Amino acid sequence: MTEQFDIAIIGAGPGGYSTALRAAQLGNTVALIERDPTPGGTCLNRGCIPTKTLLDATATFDAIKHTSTIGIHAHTDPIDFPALHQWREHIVSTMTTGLSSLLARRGVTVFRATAALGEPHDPTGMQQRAIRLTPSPGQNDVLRINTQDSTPQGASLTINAANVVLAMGSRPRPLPGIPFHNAIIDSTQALQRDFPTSATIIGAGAVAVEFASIWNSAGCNVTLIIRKNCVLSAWDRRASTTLTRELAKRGITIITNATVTRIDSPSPREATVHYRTKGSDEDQSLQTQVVLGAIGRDPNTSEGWIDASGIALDAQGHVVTDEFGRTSANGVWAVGDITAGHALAHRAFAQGITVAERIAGLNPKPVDEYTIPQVVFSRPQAACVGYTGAQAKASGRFLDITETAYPMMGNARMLMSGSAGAMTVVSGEDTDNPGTRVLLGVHMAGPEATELIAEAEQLVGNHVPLSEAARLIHPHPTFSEAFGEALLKADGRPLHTR
Ligand SMILES: Cc1cc2nc3c(=O)[nH]c(=O)nc-3n(C[C@H](O)[C@H](O)[C@H](O)COP(=O)(O)OP(=O)(O)OC[C@H]3O[C@@H](n4cnc5c(N)ncnc54)[C@H](O)[C@@H]3O)c2cc1C
Ligand SMILES: NC(=O)c1ccc[n+]([C@@H]2O[C@H](COP(=O)([O-])OP(=O)(O)OC[C@H]3O[C@@H](n4cnc5c(N)ncnc54)[C@H](O)[C@@H]3O)[C@@H](O)[C@H]2O)c1
Repeated sequence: MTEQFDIAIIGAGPGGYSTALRAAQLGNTVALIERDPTPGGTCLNRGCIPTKTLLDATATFDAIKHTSTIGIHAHTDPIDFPALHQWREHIVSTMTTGLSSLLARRGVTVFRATAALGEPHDPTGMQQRAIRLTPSPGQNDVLRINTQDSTPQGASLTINAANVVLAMGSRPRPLPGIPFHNAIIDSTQALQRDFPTSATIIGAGAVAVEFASIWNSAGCNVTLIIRKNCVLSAWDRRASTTLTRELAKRGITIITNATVTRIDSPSPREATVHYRTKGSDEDQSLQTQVVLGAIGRDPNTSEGWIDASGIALDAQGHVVTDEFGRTSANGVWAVGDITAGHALAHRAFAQGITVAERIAGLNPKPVDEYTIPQVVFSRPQAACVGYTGAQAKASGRFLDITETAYPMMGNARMLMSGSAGAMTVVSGEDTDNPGTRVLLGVHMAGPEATELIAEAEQLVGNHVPLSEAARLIHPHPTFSEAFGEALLKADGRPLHTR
């Protein structure tokens, strides 16, 4: 059986579903094909949403344990893991059910199936692509999903579409030479299991520090093994060193400049990690209940049909696209984690909207990779947008680049939070527009950083002159005031700081 659509999208994560929603809004017939039981991809099912549910819950637990400094002597029982697990599942299923209804209301046809792209052919005089649907793992039929139920469509189904959008996302990268097995787990498994009493995390990116914070807040003994001397090492130096110091202050052991050489894991609840630190020629080892490998993710582009379709990939396996998401194959587009760049849900949303509008013949601006905010929901949080000082210099695009450090402890709310923080504002003049100083980047570590970064993103993204940005009034006493004060300082007229 063959069905005809204007656009077929493979993968219903943030990249795929945002493309589908916008394309349907623009009047296209859209097929969205997902092999998982629920839409939402990594983000809703095993990424952004479940991790933030656990971060919020364990932060509450941690806060209760530390109230005595403010005169509240509270006590709590250990975390009821089955109840927390149920809460996490409730949040995830509410979100995925809501997404299913939204897709149905927009008129998107959702299939539960595994999709593979076929050769271009031309049944109607237009350039067409065939997409072959086969049952998802564990299923006998391709399923057409309606809000309430699903209808079997047989063991295979072919879809024809003039435009195909690849949105297959990514999967956890195993440690080099050490496959995930027994106690060596990835982030998806880490979400499903109960909290360990001891955990070793390898990696220093978002997954590593978010899980370190979840488990640390829950009372687990956490060790981070990192290759450099701080977490988020590609970030602004002050933000990354502040976060590293704060994690250590909360009791997380951080083994720096270390490489893992071997891991023995005889059972799902025990492992010995062997590692070597820089300058030493001897391995050291530690015993742990669980080892989380958090060294990045690989794009889902290793299936044979990608190669056969002639779609160009880069050395890391990411689909190569132009700035509007067009791949090297005619009528084939790509969005989200399968493209090179920050693997973030909000980037995938923006790419999806852009591709849908481009296919519809509108004239959207390309997604500006430099103004995509990065957010890490560790305790404390970290967030940034735009250039670091070093990146601004290396770009060769700006004159008189200045990094302004704002002392966060000058902010009353920071003081009350009991956490330290860092904020750096990078400004400079565009070589095309000398004489006007603009904001180039903002980098933060501290409570509420993931919310505060939204204002910085508006200013950096819109190239607002620094003097204009510094005029904006911030409510008192708030965390956001720290950003207002940092802008005033960068503009050469600090108020509550030197
Ligand atoms: C633990 C964790 C926490 C995260 N937290 C955040 C966060 O707080 N904020 C943030 O912005 N980002 C976060 N991310 C990253 C975010 O989840 C991803 O950037 C985002 O999900 C990428 O969207 P995507 O649509 O490209 O891919 P995905 O969400 O991975 O979706 C791809 C979908 O395609 C499907 N698929 C693949 N191949 C096929 C096929 N052949 N046929 C049918 N279906 C197929 C997959 O089943 C999957 O559902 C987190 C990631 C992880 C792992
Ligand atoms: N809050 C968020 O937005 C959020 C949360 C979680 C994940 N994510 C996204 O998911 C993706 C995956 O996250 P991640 O933290 O796994 O990857 P990442 O790319 O952010 O960090 C990987 C870390 O592993 C280190 N590393 C790489 N190879 C290593 C090796 N062989 N040995 C030891 N360390 C090694 C790197 O130096 C880096 O610190 C990221 O792109 C991230 O943006 C985002």
